[in-house]
Amino acid sequence: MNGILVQIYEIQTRAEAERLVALGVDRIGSVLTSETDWKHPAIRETLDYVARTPARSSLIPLFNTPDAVFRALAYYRPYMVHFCETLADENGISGICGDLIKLQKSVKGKFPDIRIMRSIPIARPGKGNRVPSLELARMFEPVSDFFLTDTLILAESDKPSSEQQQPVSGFVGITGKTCDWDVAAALVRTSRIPVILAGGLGPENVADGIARTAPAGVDSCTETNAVDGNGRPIRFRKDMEKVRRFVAAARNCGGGVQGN
Ligand SMILES: O=C(O)c1ccccc1NCC(=O)[C@H](O)[C@H](O)COP(=O)(O)O
Repeated sequence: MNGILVQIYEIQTRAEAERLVALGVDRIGSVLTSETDWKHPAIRETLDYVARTPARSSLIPLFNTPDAVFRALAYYRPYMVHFCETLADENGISGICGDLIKLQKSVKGKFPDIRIMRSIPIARPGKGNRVPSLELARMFEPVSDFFLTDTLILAESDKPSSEQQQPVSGFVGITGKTCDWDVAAALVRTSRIPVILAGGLGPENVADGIARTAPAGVDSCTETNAVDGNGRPIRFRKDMEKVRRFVAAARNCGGGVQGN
């Protein structure tokens, strides 16, 4: 048994959050998919419910216009806001990073009680050196409370940019694929803030991921989702048995360190 944090996305209803709390999940993540259609009483009810339990909420806005982010944080009041922009590709660091660092600083100023998680893009195994993940971490560390590793799909040479290769264009995540764990381990070793390992984790590989990278926590979305008749993950619907096995595997692997 260890003190590793277990975080599960994407939870949009109180009913699913109740089941995750009962399974011992520490962090329950919800997502706002649209800047214009951002106000969802059912999602707020989910976060309000989580606030009354030992678990903590995390909220991803899939937009970054400052006023829209501030409006959403004032309405939902999450324990943590989680930013997931791609930040880089094989051509280097994106020009948007300066504005995103400014945004995170403003969030810290306006909402000092809300923690900030920043996803750090890491390429697929064996390709980690093609993305400046550790450099990005150094840039964002002063304005972040947690990092989350996530898998960046690089573009093949004849395809449009990496940004457009992600499941949600411009954002890193929900690929169902692992990242380069050597880079994730280097991030854990060199980071002053806790690192959550994510990207393609499920009940079968989470113990390996912990053993290889020694993170403060682990995160899962795709590999703990329910699947359709063709075996494809269904977004926004969890398979509670997979979540139960994920929590058990993470807790019993003997690795990990205590985060907060
Ligand atoms: O959850 C989303 O809708 C989302 C969309 C775009 C970028 C990131 C997003 N979620 C980020 C998460 O933290 C997921 O839990 C993470 O990507 C996990 O990856 P995976 O287990 O491979 O789905």
